[in-house]
Amino acid sequence: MTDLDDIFTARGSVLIAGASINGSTADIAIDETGTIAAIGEDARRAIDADIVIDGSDRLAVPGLVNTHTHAAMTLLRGYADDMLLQEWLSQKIWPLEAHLTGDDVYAGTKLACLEMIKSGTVAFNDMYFFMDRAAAAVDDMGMRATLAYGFIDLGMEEKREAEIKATEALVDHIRSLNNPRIQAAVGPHSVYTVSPEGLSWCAEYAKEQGIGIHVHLSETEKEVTDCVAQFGKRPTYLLDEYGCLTPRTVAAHCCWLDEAECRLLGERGVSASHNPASNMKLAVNRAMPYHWLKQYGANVALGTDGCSSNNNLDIFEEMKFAALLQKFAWNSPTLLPAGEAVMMATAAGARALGIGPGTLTVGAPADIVLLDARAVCNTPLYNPDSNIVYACNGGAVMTVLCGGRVLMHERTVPGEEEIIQEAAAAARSLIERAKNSA
Ligand SMILES: N[C@@H](CCSC[C@H]1O[C@@H](n2cnc3c(=O)[nH]cnc32)[C@H](O)[C@@H]1O)C(=O)O
Ligand SMILES: [Zn+2]
Repeated sequence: MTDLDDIFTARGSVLIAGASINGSTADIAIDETGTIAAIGEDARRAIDADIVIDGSDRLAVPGLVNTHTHAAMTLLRGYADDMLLQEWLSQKIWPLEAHLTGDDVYAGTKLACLEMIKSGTVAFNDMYFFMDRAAAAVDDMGMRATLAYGFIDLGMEEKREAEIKATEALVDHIRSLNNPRIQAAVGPHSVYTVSPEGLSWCAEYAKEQGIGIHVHLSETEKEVTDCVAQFGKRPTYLLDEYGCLTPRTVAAHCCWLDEAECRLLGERGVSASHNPASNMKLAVNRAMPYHWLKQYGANVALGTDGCSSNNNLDIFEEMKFAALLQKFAWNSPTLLPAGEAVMMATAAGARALGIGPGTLTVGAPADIVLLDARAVCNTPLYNPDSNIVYACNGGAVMTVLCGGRVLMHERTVPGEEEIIQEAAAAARSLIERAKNSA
């Protein structure tokens, strides 16, 4: 077995020896390109391993995907809780965000990456500002991410011009990084913060650049009633009218949808990001109609939302909240069984971001998580999906690989103390600056 220090610095092929995959024990071979080359009997012959990881007492599962975050909001964790969404945003969050700097976003995004890696997430879909600094954090941490500048014009032409420039600058910057793990998306925030002109620019630009769209959709009832009052149609139709619903669109929340809207999202091939913890915390008072979205073929994945409305980035918790909320809200104990919750966090998430199948199969990117099979939450282990969704949280994650690179091993992530200290210092100074200007 390779030593802990060498595991993080060595590059090349990786053998995970004797891990449990879907109930049977198998070796996993990962080649130098970070792709799963073989699983099972062929694995030892497939590569001449540079790194060997002991997989005994480990459950191997695909890396988890978080399809809706505002990563740097880790700095606002616990800053304002227990409020109405509109008041929370306009009275607390937006005034504090006005003082955020690029350095803050770098420190906050690094803390978010650390938190995600520690809970088994390898890829995330982020919408925020100073996204060039978020990209630097993702690059340093070795994760995958799709990064969008949160486009908000509030119906003002001058602001729209600025948001267009910021969006174009981010897309150019990400292209210049030439990092295969980092991609750009266009991020029209929502129908209540972006004008029709803004929405249609975002859709055109995404199409022209061949990139995805990341948008909030029908989070609250007020969003829907205001949209109907202003535009005479529900938010889904407004987004569709301006071209924002595509197979590369991730729509976060999707709570207040009727059946016809779910059918349209399915027809357009949209991915819906379910964020049950945030939705319950902000009391949006309606659970995403998962049954309709599933029936009409929308791709339903999971997200945490930002750390100010969750307040963590643990997708294990999100799997459990999703499975429980759906059952409770729609009065159906058979709705969203454990196996489907795992699929939402893995295969559906990977499809939403276009990063491979999100499965442990030959030819797939080696995005692999090893869980402690001997942990209390995994004892007994009748059905791994059940333990993963209902009993475990991210604390059961021992090792994380992204594209064949080891990001965490035996729960150690290189540099974690500094990341925590720097984020804590950034948060302190942010609050200080906001206080001094008030
Ligand atoms: N260009 C914008 C930045 C937008 S970033 C995305 C925004 O989404 C906000 N946000 C976070 N969580 C939610 C949510 O649940 N609903 C709506 N907006 C949210 C977040 O605080 C941030 O302001 C500007 O100049 O203000
Ligand atoms: Zn959000």
